[in-house]
Amino acid sequence: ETYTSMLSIHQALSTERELLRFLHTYLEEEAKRLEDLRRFYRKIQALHQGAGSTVVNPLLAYTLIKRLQSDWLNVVYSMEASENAQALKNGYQRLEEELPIFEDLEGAARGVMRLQDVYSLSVKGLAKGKFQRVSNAPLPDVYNPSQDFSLSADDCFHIGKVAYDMEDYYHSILWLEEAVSLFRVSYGSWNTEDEGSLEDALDHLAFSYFKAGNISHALSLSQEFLHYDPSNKRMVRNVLKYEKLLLVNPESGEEGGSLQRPNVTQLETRDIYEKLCQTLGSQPSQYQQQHLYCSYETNGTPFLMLQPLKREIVHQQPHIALYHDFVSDAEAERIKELAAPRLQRSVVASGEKQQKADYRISKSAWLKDTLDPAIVALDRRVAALTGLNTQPPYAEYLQVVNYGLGGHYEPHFDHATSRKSPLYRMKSGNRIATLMVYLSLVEAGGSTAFIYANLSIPAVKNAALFWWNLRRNGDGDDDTLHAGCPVLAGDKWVANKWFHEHGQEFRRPCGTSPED
Ligand SMILES: O=C(O)CCC(=O)C(=O)O
Ligand SMILES: [Fe+2]
Repeated sequence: ETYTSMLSIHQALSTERELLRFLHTYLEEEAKRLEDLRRFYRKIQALHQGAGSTVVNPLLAYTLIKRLQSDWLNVVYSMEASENAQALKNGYQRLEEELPIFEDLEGAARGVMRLQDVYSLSVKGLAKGKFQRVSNAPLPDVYNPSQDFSLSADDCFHIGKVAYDMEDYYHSILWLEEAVSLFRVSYGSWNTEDEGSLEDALDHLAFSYFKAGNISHALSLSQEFLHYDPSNKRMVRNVLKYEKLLLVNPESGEEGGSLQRPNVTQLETRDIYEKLCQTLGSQPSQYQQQHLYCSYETNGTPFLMLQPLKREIVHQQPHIALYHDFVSDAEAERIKELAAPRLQRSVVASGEKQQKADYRISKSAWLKDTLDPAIVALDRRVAALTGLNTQPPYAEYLQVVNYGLGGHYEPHFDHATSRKSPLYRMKSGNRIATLMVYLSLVEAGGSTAFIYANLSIPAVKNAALFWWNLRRNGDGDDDTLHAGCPVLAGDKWVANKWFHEHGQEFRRPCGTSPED
């Protein structure tokens, strides 16, 4: 899977660089071949111009015969063109294993649509390479790429078609509209790399409008299609059908405009989740409140005397604290380096099983502390920070996560909400607390949103976020519902350390009050 982690996407970049090298060689060889053909052409043309209509010179006569018997045959049946093409194909085939598959393209297109939705971005803007908000008020762009880049008609067509194939006509209409208008501009000029055409885009867009109940749009697009391809019987039938429908119900024109976004998993919290993501983790106004403050902490352990923790309380009830500079740049790099070769598509608990899910798009790796001294050192600091037992089975191994294109983790609890959850397989109770370390700087998006606490924390590189998932009486704290917002731009890495209830009895004593 390419699209589920930025690391794989980086690897895809070097795959394409290799393809680019093959194409470069091909172009050079073909240029040489054509240059040689041009030389041959010019040579013969010069002879014909000099000779007039007779051949007096016996040498000319000889070479004419030789050319017609042999030279032209060699030119016309030259193998060079196909040899060059074959070399290009061989290069491609050697890389074929590494190339993304259709599911990757689908996942990538869905990632773009997710960014469009969560950050409320205009499709017109995206097609032009701009990250503009859909809004009446003039808002600054949520992200300014350093390099200008825009999408082609065919790029938009593919996104529209992914939506179309999922029967998601809300997105298919937006993206195919863009594809149609771009294809119209370039009509008549063909790009070798394109899969779609104006006709294809019109066809899919017309049908999307029909499914959305906007018959008059479906009709006019189908008529435009027939203008380009008048003999298409299916489209002729569609036009007749739409005309008939409009005759019966002339009103069925404008309903398509109010098409709703398709349902996502967490519809109840969607609005608040997206609002929190859209702040891009900017500091909320509550920071002026008295009970939110910064302090140096040693937790009474000599280990932290020389370098106290820099704690920022970002929320109370649930208690959420951000520890700045918890790891160094070098440590963060080392942890990512250790995780990189071990990354696999992240899973979520579903009933008694673990499985892939669209609502968590990332790859992750579990790192044992015996793997490397860096993990041992980190574990010691984690223990000093939390005062908790970090050893299995009282805590899980370190989970390192790398998000992908539009990678996210929709609102969820880290603790189990059902006795059947696979989290209980360690036989050490539920997940009592989470410590999450941000291992990278994220250009835009990717903040951590706490839905009910109504706050989102930006991915502050090298900082660690701590919160209790369970109340002192062992109940799950519903207020800890949280999410990793889609990564809008950049590469997001986090490391999770999850602590279980057992082994912490004297470190975090139980309580009976449901409030604690
Ligand atoms: O990436 C984030 O900001 C949140 C990740 C998270 O909640 C998780 O991995 O459980
Ligand atoms: Fe989580």
